[in-house]
Amino acid sequence: MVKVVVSGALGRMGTMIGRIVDEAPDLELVGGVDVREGTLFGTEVVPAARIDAFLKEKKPDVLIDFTVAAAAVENIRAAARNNVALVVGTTGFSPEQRETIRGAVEGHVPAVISSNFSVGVNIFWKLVREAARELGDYDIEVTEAHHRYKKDAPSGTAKTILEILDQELGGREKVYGRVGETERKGEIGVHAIRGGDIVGDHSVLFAGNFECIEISHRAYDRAVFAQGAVRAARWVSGREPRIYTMQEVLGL
Ligand SMILES: NC(=O)c1ccc[n+]([C@@H]2O[C@H](COP(=O)([O-])OP(=O)(O)OC[C@H]3O[C@@H](n4cnc5c(N)ncnc54)[C@H](O)[C@@H]3O)[C@@H](O)[C@H]2O)c1
Ligand SMILES: O=C(O)C1=N[C@H](C(=O)O)CCC1
Repeated sequence: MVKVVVSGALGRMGTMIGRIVDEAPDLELVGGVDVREGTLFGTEVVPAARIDAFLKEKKPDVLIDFTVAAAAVENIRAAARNNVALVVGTTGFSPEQRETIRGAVEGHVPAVISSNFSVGVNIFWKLVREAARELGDYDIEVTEAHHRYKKDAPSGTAKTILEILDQELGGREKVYGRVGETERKGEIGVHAIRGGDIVGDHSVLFAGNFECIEISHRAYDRAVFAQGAVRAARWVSGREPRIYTMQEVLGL
């Protein structure tokens, strides 16, 4: 049995992950952490301030974190202090927060950290890399759309797309939205849309003369992220103490 604690337990993702873990015969849901009060499928949800004591008491194998960036950094540090493996889906980290996470995790605990746990997006990233290799002289525009409650922009998935494009094409200038007189040069345009209950859309447009290629992914249900995170939780326990990608989990 892999024992799991979920932080962000009462959120959109935390609740869905809690249900999947609760229903899995090979996993044991031992509780949750949140700043709000509640329970998670009959297990205790403790305030974030008590995370250290809770991890010591419950001794989970894995902490799955879907919270907000500042909170996730603290939860990751707590998990590392208590020798608990990690699955982190939270997005919106600053470069400094990423460094803090790296320092807390590397050499201490195994952690799968991904801006997107869906299988489809992990394949989509591979397709974007392949297209960038072949179409580097085309104009490139990255567009993402999410629900009205999303806190960070651009999305973590879009930032990962930009990292892939940087790796393949060098660090091109990014232009976040365009307004006024804007002559197009070699930049990459980045556009974020927020509205309604959009689960998560991403597309990369490669535009040339007389033709365009657009690579897109659309999530219809958060279950694709939640199932991927639980798959990573099963995989991560007992690995070497370093940061892993979801592509490593999937063997891509
Ligand atoms: N990687 C992926 O596949 C993926 C998929 C979906 C969402 N996300 C990311 O996951 C995060 C959460 O998304 P959501 O839609 O579930 O948000 P949400 O707002 O519904 O849930 C976040 C939860 O975290 C709680 N929280 C806040 N501070 C906390 C703390 N210190 N400790 C514990 N819990 C705390 C909130 O009370 C809330 O219940 C976001 O960063 C989002 O971008 C990633
Ligand atoms: O709903 C969200 O928030 C999502 N966040 C991730 C991101 O920022 O890329 C993944 C898609 C859903």
